Amino acid sequence: MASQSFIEVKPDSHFSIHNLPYGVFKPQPDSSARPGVAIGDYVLDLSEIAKAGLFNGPILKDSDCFLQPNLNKLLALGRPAWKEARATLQKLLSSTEATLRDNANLRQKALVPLGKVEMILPIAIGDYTDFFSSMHHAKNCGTIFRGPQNPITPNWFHLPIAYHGRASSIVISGTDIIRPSGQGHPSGNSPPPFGPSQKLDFELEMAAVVGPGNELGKPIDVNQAADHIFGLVLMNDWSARDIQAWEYVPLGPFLGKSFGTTISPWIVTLDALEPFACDAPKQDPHPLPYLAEKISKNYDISLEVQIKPAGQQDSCVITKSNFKHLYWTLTQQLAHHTINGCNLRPGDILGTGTISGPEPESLGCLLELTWNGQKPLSLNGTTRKFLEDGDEVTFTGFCKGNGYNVGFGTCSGKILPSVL
Ligand SMILES: O=C(O)/C=C/C(=O)CC(=O)CC(=O)O
Ligand SMILES: [Ca+2]
Ligand SMILES: [Mg+2]
Repeated sequence: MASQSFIEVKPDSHFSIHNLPYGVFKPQPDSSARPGVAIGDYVLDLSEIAKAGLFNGPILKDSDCFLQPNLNKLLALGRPAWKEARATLQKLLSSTEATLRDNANLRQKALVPLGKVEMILPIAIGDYTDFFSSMHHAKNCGTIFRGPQNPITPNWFHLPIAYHGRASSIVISGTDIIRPSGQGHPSGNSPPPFGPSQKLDFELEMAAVVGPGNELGKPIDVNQAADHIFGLVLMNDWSARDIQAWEYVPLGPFLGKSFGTTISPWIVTLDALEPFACDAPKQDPHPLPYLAEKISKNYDISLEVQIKPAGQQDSCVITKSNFKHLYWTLTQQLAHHTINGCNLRPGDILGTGTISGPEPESLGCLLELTWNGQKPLSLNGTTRKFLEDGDEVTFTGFCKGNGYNVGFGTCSGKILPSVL
């Protein structure tokens, strides 16, 4: 495999030739959207590469999947096509390959500085499901809401719990989030209070982007589930804890979470993440046969959350976690989702749930970090129980290779005041 690109990639860049994450961008505000991969400080415009006839492998040579305004068509083609595209692009960008390196005209058309482009949602998302797969997160939430006796409900160890999220309000990193209003828990015999959420939170998550998916009525085997996952993005499942706490019994989260969910623009493929695969935690009790997989895999992805309050220059790191802490794997989540025959479609996304680690410094939301507002966090000379207007929350995630990174860039959003 090519180990170096003719394009300069700085040592701290997330976008080495080992990564090549997929996004969709507009080179100019009035241009059409097209797919690209990030390399160093550039985006390689895949529509130009396709038009130049350089996707010349057997699967992709006559495909128009790179001439689309989203990646859904590529997702539907499945892993053999994804592997072919990766091999083509790694070769094309390598320092020893002349085709693009020595073609000034094509380089001019196909390589666009990252700082100049507008990134847009890379997929048309039909459905969005959010799991609850970190045991540390489940235990902390349960302790906060139900006490320390039996914080984790008995079903949690037998199945990856989830709720159906709202696809229409998924936005790309950089989109402002308006503070939602809603009902809160009443005290005594009073009617429920109504107003702007007083407990606005982030949730540090990642999400799997679904590839080919399955026909209605035909479950996906857990050992084949990885072939249905194109890659991962960072995801912030913004959550209004006061709205959620009142509404979620007995059917689960609704308006406390559906006002906005932010994803990062770059999808890092499972192929790029493979060198960072690690064993998932041992599961006790053993899962039922349909969830028992031959290889139970996580990925070593370092995650970090920063908050920048309004008017301040600097962000403050408030937590550091890692994807490897998840108890239920991506493949178990996907297999469980389809075991009743439910069909997944290309471009669906499956959130992991908040990724909290075991240490107090590795908790994935303010609900846990401040213990439901009881222990304010200090940041840059001020404090936070929950998010305030003007706060900008930024996630980063990356895998550290030997002399290179495979990273996700950032996933950020700023809180605007309520409109009510
Ligand atoms: O355990 C509970 O009753 C509540 C759990 C949560 O509130 C966690 C949550 O918001 C689910 C999620 O990760 O989206
Ligand atoms: Ca969530
Ligand atoms: Mg959400």
